[in-house]
Amino acid sequence: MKFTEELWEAALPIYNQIENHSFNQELKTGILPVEKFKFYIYQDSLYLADFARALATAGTKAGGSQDLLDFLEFAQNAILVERALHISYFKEYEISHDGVKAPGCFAYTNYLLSVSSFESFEVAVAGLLPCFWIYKKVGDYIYANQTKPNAYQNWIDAYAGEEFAASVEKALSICNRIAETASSATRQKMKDAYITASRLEYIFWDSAYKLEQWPV
Ligand SMILES: Cc1ncc(CN)c(N)n1
Repeated sequence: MKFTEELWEAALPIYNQIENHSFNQELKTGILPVEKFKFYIYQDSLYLADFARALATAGTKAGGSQDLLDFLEFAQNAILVERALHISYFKEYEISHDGVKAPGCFAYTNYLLSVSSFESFEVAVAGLLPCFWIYKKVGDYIYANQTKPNAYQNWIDAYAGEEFAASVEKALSICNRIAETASSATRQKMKDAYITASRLEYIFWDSAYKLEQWPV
C-alpha cells in the first residue's frame, strides 16, 4: 500500500465530513448564500498568501533541487493561478480588501507556517498535502454531482481541472517517495501532520459557513 493511501484511510472520516459539510453541499447545488462565498473568498485570499510562504519554506528543506523547484512552483501557482480566480471574484462581488483572518484561517495558516518552519521536509510535505489533495477530491466530487447552471462554476472548474490535478499528482508522488526512506517515527509524525491539516481544512469551510468572527 502506498503511504498516501495510508494517509487517505487515516483521515477518511474527516474527508467525509468535509464533503458532506453544508458549505460544499450548497456550493454543489449553487444555493450557497453569496455572503458565505464572499467571506470564504476573502479568507482564502489571506490563506493563499501564507500557504505560498509555507510551500516555499518547505522547499528550502528539500534534499534535492527538483523537489525544491517543485515546491517553489507550487508556491508560485498559489499566488498566480489560484489568486487569479480570487481577483475575478473580488471584482464580481465587490469584495473589499480590508479585514483580518477569522479564527479558522488564523489557526490553519499558523499551523502551515509552523510545520514548514520547524519540522523536517517529510513532515512539512505531509502537513501541506491536504491543501492539494482534499481540494482535488472536493473539486472532483462537486464537479461530478453539481447542479447546472451553477453560480460557482469557475471555482468548481479550477479545482476539478487538469492543471490543478497535475500539481496534486506531483505532491502525492513526492510524499510517497520521501516516506519510503523515512523512519517509522517520522512516518507517524507525517500521518499526524496530515490529519491535523485535514481537520483544519474542515474548520476552514466551517468557519466560512458560520461567517466566523473573533469574540470582542
Ligand atoms: C483553505 C484552502 N485549502 C486548500 C486550498 C487549495 N490550494 C485553498 N485554496 N484553500
